[in-house]
Amino acid sequence: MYILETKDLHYSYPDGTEVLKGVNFKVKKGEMVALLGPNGVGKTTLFLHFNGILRPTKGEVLIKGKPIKYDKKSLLEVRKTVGIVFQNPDDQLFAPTVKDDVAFGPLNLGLPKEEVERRVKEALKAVGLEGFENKVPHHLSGGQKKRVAIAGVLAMEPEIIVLDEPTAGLDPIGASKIMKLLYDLNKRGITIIISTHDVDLVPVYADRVYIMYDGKILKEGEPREVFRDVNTLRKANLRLPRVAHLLEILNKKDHLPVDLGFTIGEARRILKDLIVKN
Ligand SMILES: Nc1ncnc2c1ncn2[C@@H]1O[C@H](COP(=O)(O)OP(=O)(O)OP(=O)(O)O)[C@@H](O)[C@H]1O
Repeated sequence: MYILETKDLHYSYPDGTEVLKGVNFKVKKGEMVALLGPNGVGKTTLFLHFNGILRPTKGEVLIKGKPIKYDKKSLLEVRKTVGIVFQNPDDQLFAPTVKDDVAFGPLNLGLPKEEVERRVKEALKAVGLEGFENKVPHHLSGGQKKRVAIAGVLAMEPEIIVLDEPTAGLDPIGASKIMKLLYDLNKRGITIIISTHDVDLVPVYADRVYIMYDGKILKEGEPREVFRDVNTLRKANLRLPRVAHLLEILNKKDHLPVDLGFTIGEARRILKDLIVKN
């Protein structure tokens, strides 16, 4: 059974824009899954279906095998299980202090004050923002805001966290730190789904990759498998990860059939072996 699944999902916006044209997307418990695709292909639109913010025109979304129902009570349950971090933290942060922002969700669940305080403390610790409790969210840097938004979702203690382009707008170190944080949360058992354009970070962290194109899933598989399919990547306006690009040049232009893998770590191991052997 999948923890999250969409079956033949279709969605058109009220103005008639047809965005999703039969998306089948499956995530197993404990996985870290990345969704890639060109701008405007519908990644955000798909994610907004995962906790019932949008309702499919056709098809369904299943959480732990059960189709989402769209009454108030069922939606509350779904939102306890699936937390969404939006692309722009300014869409998510609105309280006067970081502490109040992170506490908002748990307070809305009607949890006792002590439990809310425990959750806020733990969530801020998990994202490395202890000591930021009384800061004004809008005065924080982009990376810090992103962390507060993640803490707000973590405080709901969801089983699945969906993040729309979590590294967008961050400097390379900030992007790596966010990915490392997501990796650590994933290792703690939280299922993570991200959308991203960052093909260099994806192969390092994702267990599985989906590529979306023209309202459908064009390809899915392990990063190694997907990043070998150069034609599909190019069709979806994506480039190869840097290491894979070097590999492609070595193979095609220099006729050196060397396999460097897809990440710096893999390339390092393989190159070290080659150097030691020679
Ligand atoms: N409220 C809306 N009404 C009408 N059309 C919309 C609405 N929101 C989004 N769209 C359209 O739906 C399509 C998909 O948008 P979406 O934001 O889901 O794409 P995306 O893959 O997340 O893009 P990006 O990578 O740029 O963030 C786009 O053509 C967009 O213009």
